[in-house]
Amino acid sequence: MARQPLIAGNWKMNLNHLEAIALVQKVAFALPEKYFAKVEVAVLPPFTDIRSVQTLIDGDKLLLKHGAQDISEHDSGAYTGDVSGPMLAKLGCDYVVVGHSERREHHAETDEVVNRKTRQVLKHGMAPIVCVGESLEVREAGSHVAHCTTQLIEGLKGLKAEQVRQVVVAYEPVWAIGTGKVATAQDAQEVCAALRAALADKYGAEIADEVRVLYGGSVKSSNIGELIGQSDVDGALVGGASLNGDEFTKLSAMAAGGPLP
Ligand SMILES: O=C[C@H](O)COP(=O)(O)O
Repeated sequence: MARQPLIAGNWKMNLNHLEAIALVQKVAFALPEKYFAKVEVAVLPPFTDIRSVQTLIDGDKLLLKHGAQDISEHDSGAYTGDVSGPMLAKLGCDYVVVGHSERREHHAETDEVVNRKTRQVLKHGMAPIVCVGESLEVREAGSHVAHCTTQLIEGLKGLKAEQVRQVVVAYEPVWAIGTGKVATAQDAQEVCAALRAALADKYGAEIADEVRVLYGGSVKSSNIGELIGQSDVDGALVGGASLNGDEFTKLSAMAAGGPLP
């Protein structure tokens, strides 16, 4: 079955809610509607921007999707600073990123935490974007495929096959994030194909065929075409390039198969 490509812009800790409104308006205005039939485009702003983005998308019936960059493991309670699944679902979030390497590194998130957060996202009717990826050290040791497939299988532990259909996987080699060093399209394909094979092994080929596997790490309008041309790469999780309206629009158009008119 054909998988619809997804371009998801992870803004990380950038842009306040006013800047968020300006960026969403710019992308929505510049990207003609017909492209949305070929590619799904999502923005993943910081928590403080989500209400503004939701209001804009709903009010103007924009075709963009939106989501969050993290979620609490708990539904409610004494967890100062956390944001829960019910809160994100109420904000109309379609997607929630879990297990980004920056959270694994700066917030000591283990595969067990990633697994609990993935379950929370699904429990509240949203789709998790589960991130995996190896450090330069692991890649140089040649164990990147085993490292990434283990992270994925651990992150999905205990899910029913039907739930796995909703999951989006993002392969982000840590050495390629924000460094300008993009993995080659072949590097991306190698790991994305291995992740799909691991899903097929565990949940069956039909499910693995449906799951979208994204690549992330220094993706731009100039390299998305080659990356998305790989048979197991179904889009991108975009950091830096998603903060520039013109560039993100161009990149999304390229993912839809052609440059902007
Ligand atoms: O979530 C996005 C990734 O970390 C990639 O970031 P980047 O495009 O700035 O390299």
